[in-house]
Parts: sequence; C-alpha cells; structure tokens
Amino acid sequence: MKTVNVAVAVIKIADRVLIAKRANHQHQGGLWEFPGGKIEEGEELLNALQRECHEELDILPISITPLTTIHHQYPDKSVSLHVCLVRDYLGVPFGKEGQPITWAHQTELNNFQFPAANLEILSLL
Ligand SMILES: Nc1nc2c([nH]c(=O)n2[C@@H]2O[C@H](COP(=O)(O)OP(=O)(O)OP(=O)(O)O)[C@@H](O)[C@H]2O)c(=O)[nH]1
Repeated sequence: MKTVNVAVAVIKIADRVLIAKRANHQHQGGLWEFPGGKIEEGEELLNALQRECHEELDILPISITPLTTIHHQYPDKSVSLHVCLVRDYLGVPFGKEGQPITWAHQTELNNFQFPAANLEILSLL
C-alpha cells in the first residue's frame, strides 16, 4: 500500500493546543485532528505545513520545530505523519473550510477522540 506523507501542525501557545474536527466524509471523519494535510510531490515539509495552515486556518506559522515522525497503518491507508511544533504564527486562526476548531488545554486533550496514529503525538505534549 502506498504511504501518504502528511504535514501535521501541533500549534501550542502557553498550555493550549489548537485542534480541528475532521468532516464526516474525510478519512477518519468526525474525529479531532491537528491541522495539516498531504505533502505534495517535491514539496518541502515546512512549505507544506505553512500551506496547509493557510488553507485551513488562514494563519502563517513563523516558529516551527520538527517534533516527531509517526508511521501508521490504517486498514485502508498507510500514513507517515511528519509532526511539527508551532509556537508562533501570524494572523487569527479560524476554520476556513467550515471545520470546528478549539483551543484545548493540554490536560483536557484526552477528552477528545483522535485518529489512532495521534496517540503517540498526545503522549509527547
Ligand atoms: N491533518 C491531519 N491528518 C491526520 C492526522 N492524524 C491522522 O491519522 N491523519 C491522517 O492523515 C491523512 C492526510 O490528511 P488529510 O486528509 O487532512 O489531507 P488532505 O486534506 O490533503 O487530503 P484529502 O483530500 O484526502 O482529505 C488522512 O488519512 C488522515 O486520516 C492529524 O492529526 N491531522
């Protein structure tokens, strides 16, 4: 199965993390996620991360640090999540694609349902 490379932004300001709800029709739909999306052919990770944050949230991350890479096999899809920590950005985030977003306190992240691949990310925060 072909692996999909995904840029994932953990946007963390003080003790709060920005999460978004995936639309029902999407892969792993209805679950909460960190903003991001597929890295295009020949695209650099940081560029993909900035592009996705602009497309989904209307912000431009300006402080980006690689956090980890997670390889996960779903029954129908294989993904490599290239996770970066964003500590600063320009703009005011909103769900540009109509998706609900929220700033969750890091201690309450366990109350939200995430895709299985995200459990490892949550353990790092
Ligand atoms: N953005 C994002 N994707 C995630 C997370 N965790 C996780 O398993 N994924 C998986 O990564 C894959 C790519 O994400 P995506 O669906 O947002 O990418 P996209 O918008 O470019 O593609 P699409 O057009 O297929 O929806 C999906 O299979 C999704 O289920 C996460 O926290 N954030």
